[in-house]
Amino acid sequence: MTDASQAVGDVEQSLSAHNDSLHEQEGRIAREIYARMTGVIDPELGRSITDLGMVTGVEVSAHDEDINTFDVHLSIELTVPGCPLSDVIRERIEQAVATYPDATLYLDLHVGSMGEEKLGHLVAELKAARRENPFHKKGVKTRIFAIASGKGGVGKSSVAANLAAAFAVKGYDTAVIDADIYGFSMPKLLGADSQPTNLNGMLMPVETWGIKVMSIGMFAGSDQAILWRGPRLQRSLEQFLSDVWWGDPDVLLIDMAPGTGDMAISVAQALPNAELIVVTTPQPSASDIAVRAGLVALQVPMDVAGVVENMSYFEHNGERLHIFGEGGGQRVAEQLTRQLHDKLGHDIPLLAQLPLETNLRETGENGRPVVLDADGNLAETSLAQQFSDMVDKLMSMREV
Ligand SMILES: Nc1ncnc2c1ncn2[C@@H]1O[C@H](COP(=O)(O)OP(=O)(O)OP(=O)(O)O)[C@@H](O)[C@H]1O
Repeated sequence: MTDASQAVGDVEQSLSAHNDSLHEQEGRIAREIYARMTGVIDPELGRSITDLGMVTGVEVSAHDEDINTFDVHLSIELTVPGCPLSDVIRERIEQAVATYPDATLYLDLHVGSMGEEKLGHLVAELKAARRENPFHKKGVKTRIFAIASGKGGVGKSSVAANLAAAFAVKGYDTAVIDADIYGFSMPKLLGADSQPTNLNGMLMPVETWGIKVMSIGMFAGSDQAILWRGPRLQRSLEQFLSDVWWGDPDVLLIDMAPGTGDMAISVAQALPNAELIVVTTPQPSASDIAVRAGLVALQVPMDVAGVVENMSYFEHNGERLHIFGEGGGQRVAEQLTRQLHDKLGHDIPLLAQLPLETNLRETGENGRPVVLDADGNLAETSLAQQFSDMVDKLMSMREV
């Protein structure tokens, strides 16, 4: 091969590699834009536009590859032509595209309306869902707290279990959904060892310490587990909400899977009134990711009630030892306030700083939340008092 033909070959190869990577980039942006659309909620129906089948096409092509700009051709179908809230949807889409971090995107939005058949299916599905999920409507009296953490092991489930027990012992009708479907721990922490009763397809939650509890862990090993362990998180959560008879609780706590994305979107879709409680430990590695877990509220319509710092200190001979460092909870609260204040209209408070206590782990492992004494009353400990205060803070928030 001559030098010249070698050079041409090299150029061709590098051009084709370049085209490939450009093509990949376009594909990746298209997928990421679609993922962002899952966070765009139809204001009337309270569900994501992807879930409603409104997004019918996303195509991305390079606008000017040298300056990292792309055209995004997005097609959506509204339920009703010229629907009065279409401007809101349009704005939400524009916002989701405009805040894309890795490139400048020019949006070309095509707005159409659904054909009769598709609309018919959607309406039938919505009617069924509305009948079944009692928490979906705006204005339901139940306060819904979704307990989140960026990473595992920070004590999210322990906080959820003790908070639930504190609510219940203070007289609130309390329900808990263990939505951490792959790492369920609520049945153990709350000592809920029986199986839910099945009444003609409607499941009755297990009651323990005055709390109604439902967890995939209650089905482990049974045939139902396979049914419930559906491939999609969203579907599992919907089942917890719609196939279980919850009555009309004052408070519903959701122990979410650790992480920063999908779970919160599913919760926001299924429970538009949910408020996030972010659990962190004091060290930066946990608090940084906890901030990200809280910032999901920028993407989905979800309030953030506050931050709980767990494992803040260990009390030894009257002295507080900061084993995992200091300041993580405060940092998360401040950063979330900075970024969410305008959207949510309030500061994000640090709700509590909870100590490391061997007791918390030990009683938890034996199925009793540590805030309760053996008779099921509020324990006379400062930790129980902290949870009780947290309940008061949370319940006073909506009155303001
Ligand atoms: N304040 C605390 N003092 C002592 N032990 C604690 C405390 N908080 C949690 N633990 C213990 O730490 C371990 C992890 O807690 P937990 O399961 O509640 O965390 P998690 O964030 O829900 O984890 P995952 O998401 O992985 O389920 C448990 O053994 C629990 O008993």
